[in-house]
Amino acid sequence: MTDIQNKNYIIALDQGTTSSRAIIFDRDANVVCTAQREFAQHYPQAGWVEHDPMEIFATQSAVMVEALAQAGLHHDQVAAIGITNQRETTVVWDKTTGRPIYNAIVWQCRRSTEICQQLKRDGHEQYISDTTGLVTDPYFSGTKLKWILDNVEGSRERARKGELLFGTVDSWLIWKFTGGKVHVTDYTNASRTMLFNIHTLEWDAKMLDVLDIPREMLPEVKSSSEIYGHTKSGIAIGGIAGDQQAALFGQMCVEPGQAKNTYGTGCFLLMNTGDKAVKSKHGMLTTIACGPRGEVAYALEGAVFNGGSTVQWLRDELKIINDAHDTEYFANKVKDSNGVYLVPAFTGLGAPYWDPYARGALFGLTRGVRVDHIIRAALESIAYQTRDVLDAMQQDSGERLKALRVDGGAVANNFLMQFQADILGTQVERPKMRETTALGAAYLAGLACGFWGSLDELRGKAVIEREFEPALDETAKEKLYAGWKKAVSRTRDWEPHEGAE
Ligand SMILES: Nc1ncnc2c1ncn2[C@@H]1O[C@H](COP(=O)(O)OP(=O)(O)O)[C@@H](O)[C@H]1O
Ligand SMILES: O=P(O)(O)OC[C@H](O)CO
Repeated sequence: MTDIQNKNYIIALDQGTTSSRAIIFDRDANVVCTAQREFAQHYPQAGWVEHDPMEIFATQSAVMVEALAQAGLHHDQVAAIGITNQRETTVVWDKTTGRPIYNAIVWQCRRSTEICQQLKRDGHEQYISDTTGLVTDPYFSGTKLKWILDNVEGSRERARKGELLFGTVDSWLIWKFTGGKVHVTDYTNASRTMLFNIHTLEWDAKMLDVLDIPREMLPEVKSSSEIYGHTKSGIAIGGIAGDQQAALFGQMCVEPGQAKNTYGTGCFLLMNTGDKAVKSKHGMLTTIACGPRGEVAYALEGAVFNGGSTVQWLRDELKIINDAHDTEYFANKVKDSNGVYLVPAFTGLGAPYWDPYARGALFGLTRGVRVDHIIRAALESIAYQTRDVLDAMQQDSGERLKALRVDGGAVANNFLMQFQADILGTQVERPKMRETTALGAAYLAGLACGFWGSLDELRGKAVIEREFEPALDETAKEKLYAGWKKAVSRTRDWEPHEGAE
């Protein structure tokens, strides 16, 4: 093998909710090549979401090979791989056959709502918040894992005997890429499981006991930037981070007070709080992020479950657009949404409401409403949800953001970005480099293997491509937002459940 000086590339594998991507970066952190494949979403019941872990692995390996081939590179020229992933999504597989015992239960899936209600009835909510930094919601891996162990016959016993392994998508991919040699995760992903103590940085014995999860099946938890092992073709795997933490790192929000919002399937606003695990009073999560060298830092997070997925719904289920990009054209065709609000609570509501029983709805329909208004309302809903979260975060941190840094697939939409600035009354800064999630993973891997010496070498990369200035007057802004709040209130607690009125 050649040494690090002769290896001039890093590959980031960005395993997202809707697609697997591989992006090759050079020494100046420029994108050399990108390959991407979408994969199937499975909705076996209302509010349930699954992926096939084998398809996740197949698409992720395929795009890596494809990107190398397109760039005309050999794997010997790659210094390291950084992995970043959709978080919380839960995979359980057989250690011997390497086959999953059930589909991956996706972060958006609501099937473990009743398990969460039971945790609340048993008085564990405060403990969960204090220890794991999370709210008691089916979003997180722990109750999804319990569901699998409760529902796949014999699985708990097999897990106890060490025959089955659990992992979030990072663990699953690394185990597959290393031919079953390495079973690890990193602190950022572990902090999303509801099984991990974010203060002591250990799996939490009480949570394992409460959810009846055998410790034998859990991965070893490592830092986000170190060499974990090698692929079968010999490339070092040197970085792991949950995609939202990777984006925070890629945007170089490594100092306390720095924040970004990512507009992908969902929207995730994270603010670095340095070495302080700040406890939210307004529905934010406390989570683990990365400091300047990839070490443990903390962040406050506002997680919105349905952002870009609302646009996918217009495309795939309603079939009123052909492509996500078309939404900008249709939204601009009308001067406003004509009083229409779309609340995309398809999988309940995340921050700051945390209502697994909410369901989506369209409000304000009158005879003059056209498809253009509904499309516009869909985009506006993404911006309103971000306002909900930013308001809550600002109340928690006591600071007002001067500007919001953004990234993710949907920031290509100029209408959305302008409406976002308008409804926040805050400037929105869109970076030139949009692949910040992949970039964050690449940085973590590059720092681990000495490809880059420190983040300082790369600070020049954080260039703003466009600033969106708020242009709506205060009264109009607050009137629109009041309508949104009213619409949200009508979607709450929709699904029938124990304890409902
Ligand atoms: N021009 C656009 N306008 C609005 N939404 C968009 C646009 N382009 C992409 N999207 C949405 O962004 C999401 C894809 O972003 P991405 O960051 O790749 O997400 P993920 O990592 O969650 O798979 C999709 O949900 C898609 O509908
Ligand atoms: O796939 P994304 O980019 O929407 O991210 C999903 C989040 O990690 C879920 O917590």
